[in-house]
Amino acid sequence: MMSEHSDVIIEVQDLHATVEDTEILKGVNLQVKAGEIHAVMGLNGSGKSTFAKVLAGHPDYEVTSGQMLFRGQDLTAMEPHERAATGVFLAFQYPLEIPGVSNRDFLRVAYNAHRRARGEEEIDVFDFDDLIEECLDIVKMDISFLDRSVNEGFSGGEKKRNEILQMALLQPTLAILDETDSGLDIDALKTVAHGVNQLAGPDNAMVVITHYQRMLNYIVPAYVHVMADGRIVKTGTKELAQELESRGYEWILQEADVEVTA
Ligand SMILES: Nc1ncnc2c1ncn2[C@@H]1O[C@H](COP(=O)(O)OP(=O)(O)OP(=O)(O)O)[C@@H](O)[C@H]1O
Repeated sequence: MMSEHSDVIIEVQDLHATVEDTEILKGVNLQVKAGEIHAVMGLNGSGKSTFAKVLAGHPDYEVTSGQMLFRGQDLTAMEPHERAATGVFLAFQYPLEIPGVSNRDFLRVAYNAHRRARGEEEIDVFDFDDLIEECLDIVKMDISFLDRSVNEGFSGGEKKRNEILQMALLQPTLAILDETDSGLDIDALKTVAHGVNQLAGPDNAMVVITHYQRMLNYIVPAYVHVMADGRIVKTGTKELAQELESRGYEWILQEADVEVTA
């Protein structure tokens, strides 16, 4: 049925990827539809961050087979900046610091680059300031952060908020949040989750990589996936995250017949 296909934001089929000739992703399958939030969980080293980076087009990773279709468009053939411009956003586990570049300038340049890529006119400094203030409100971030260098000297929680600020500004169609909860105190976690919930809508989708069930008390996913040894080996609803919290991962690994050596 046409309508069934048209609301698929990302379709990953049997995706294999290597880093320095070592295969890390060994056949990932995932379909995310518009309006859905998916959580990806799994043991350390199972390939979650690799999956996020491969989606975003990190140059260290090579896709050796399989497909990533973003609204039917093959991402593999696209450069990272083209993926970003078409609406794929990755919030990093460890956001980069850019000394000497103010957060305000960085965000304005990024925003205008997206507009240009969409064939829209750039907006001027004044309109940008109005827009960014609305976004600051969503993440409850103080305006003074705009005049500091990008992420320089930001605390872990402030960096994460800054990532959500970028997301609020760029309004991606697919947002991938990699361990956005790591190092967040409970108030910052709630603020980030609130930002994510405010930005989640019927026309976009989010993939949230997390270790903690507690994040999913605030961001309610439609599906929870468990990754092991470079594949998604189990999919459930939010109750699966609660089960993982109490039972750990061993039973899933046994069920999926996955050996973990690390
Ligand atoms: N650049 C690289 N060079 C060599 N090995 C790598 C590289 N990047 C990732 N790997 C390996 O790939 C595997 C998967 O790593 P990845 O970071 O994707 O796991 P993860 O599930 O996100 O783990 P964590 O929960 O600890 O963040 C690990 O064994 C890691 O050492």
